[in-house]
Amino acid sequence: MIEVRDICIGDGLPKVCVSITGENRETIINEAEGIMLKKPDIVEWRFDCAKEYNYAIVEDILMNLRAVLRETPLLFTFRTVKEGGMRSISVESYKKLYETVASTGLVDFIDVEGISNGETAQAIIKDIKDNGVKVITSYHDFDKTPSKDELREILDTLESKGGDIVKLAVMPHDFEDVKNLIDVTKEYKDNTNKDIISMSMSELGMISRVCGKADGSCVTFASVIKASAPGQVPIKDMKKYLKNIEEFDDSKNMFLIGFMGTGKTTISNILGILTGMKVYDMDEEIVKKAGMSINDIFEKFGENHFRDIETEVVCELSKKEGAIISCGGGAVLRSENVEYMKNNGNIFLLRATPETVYERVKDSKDRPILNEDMSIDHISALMNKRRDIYEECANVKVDTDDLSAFEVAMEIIGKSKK
Ligand SMILES: Nc1ncnc2c1ncn2[C@@H]1O[C@H](COP(=O)(O)OP(=O)(O)O)[C@@H](O)[C@H]1O
Ligand SMILES: O=C(O)C1=C[C@@H](OP(=O)(O)O)[C@@H](O)[C@H](O)C1
Ligand SMILES: [Mg+2]
Repeated sequence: MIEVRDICIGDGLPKVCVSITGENRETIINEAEGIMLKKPDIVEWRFDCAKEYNYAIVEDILMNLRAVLRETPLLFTFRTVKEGGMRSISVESYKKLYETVASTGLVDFIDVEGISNGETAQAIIKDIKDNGVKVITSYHDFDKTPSKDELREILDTLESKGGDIVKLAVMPHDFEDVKNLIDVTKEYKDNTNKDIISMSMSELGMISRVCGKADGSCVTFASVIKASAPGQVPIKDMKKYLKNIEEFDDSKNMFLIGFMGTGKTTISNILGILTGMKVYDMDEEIVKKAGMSINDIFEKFGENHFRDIETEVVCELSKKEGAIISCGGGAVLRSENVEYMKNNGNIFLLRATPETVYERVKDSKDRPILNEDMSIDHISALMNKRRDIYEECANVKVDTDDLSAFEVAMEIIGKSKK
């Protein structure tokens, strides 16, 4: 936990930081004024985005920024091209720049690239800290997400340089990469209790920017005018998301129901990451119980047998406490299943049009009910038969057609207050 001015980083909600990316004195100050209207917790000046560059100008701009920011902490960063920034700089000039900035007494934090600066990083950090300024020791990879073991090693190296907070920003190629970053962040926070900031960039990684309550990441970067890195969420949305997560009721079971392809499995997994609640997928439990795939159960024993196992699983999973349960699309067809759900939690219905469902499931062969006739007409006919049952038992309903999976999950969280 770090106290700076009026804020306590690492305590309570993740703090929201917005970056100034202006190119000259005027745009930098104007941007700062615009950003302050949105009440960020921290402001970062990305000095590498500025075109003018001599020490006298830097100090003059810092003085002006300080006046605009009042008691809001200021983070000073020169992001090098090597780590996704706008300008290159020699290690010697970087060290000199940071020493000069630290000695002005006008900034609260400085971001030091812990790995690109090699052996010199330690000396740079020591000097900054001797001036009473806190250090974020960072590592950025705009191309990929290193493996979990590599991420752990990077964190050890960053920590060994002697800063106050470590920061990891990496690019995911698939959702597994996003989960790896979140897992390693949580593990680091749980094992060391030291402060960490982490983010998986791009739209794919958006979830990592709002899940600080679950994984321990203590600062998140949001945008006001222009994003300073891919995947940043506008500050207004970010504040709403963080508040909704804070007020979310994780004490009751959540049953996600809806037609095939409405996103029950996907959204349940995202909700699990955002809330830290345990997730169960009925279909997965059925496969475990039967020792064979859903297609094989249907083929060998017929739908009725599948529905019998499904009822056993609904009964078992209803006994969980504070769990997210992703139901199969037909799990509400038996009224006794609905009773189990109603008596043991809240029911969330995901809706989608037949066209959307078709687009989402057309290439999958895992749903025996659709396998014989994968068409919008068939989906539409089956959906019409089931619609009333879905609509009658749900406590909360979400139309998913125009929302990303992340947005669906955030909407559910917003509708599940304590
Ligand atoms: N809101 C969404 N937007 C876009 N694609 C989605 C959305 N929700 C789910 N998907 C995609 O649709 C497919 C089916 O999702 P899945 O979670 O398996 O649905 P269900 O469990 O309801 O059958 C998956 O490929 C998933 O990535
Ligand atoms: O709607 C249904 O009858 C079914 C939905 C499937 O689950 P998803 O809705 O998760 O695809 C699975 O349980 C089985 O193929 C039957
Ligand atoms: Mg599913």
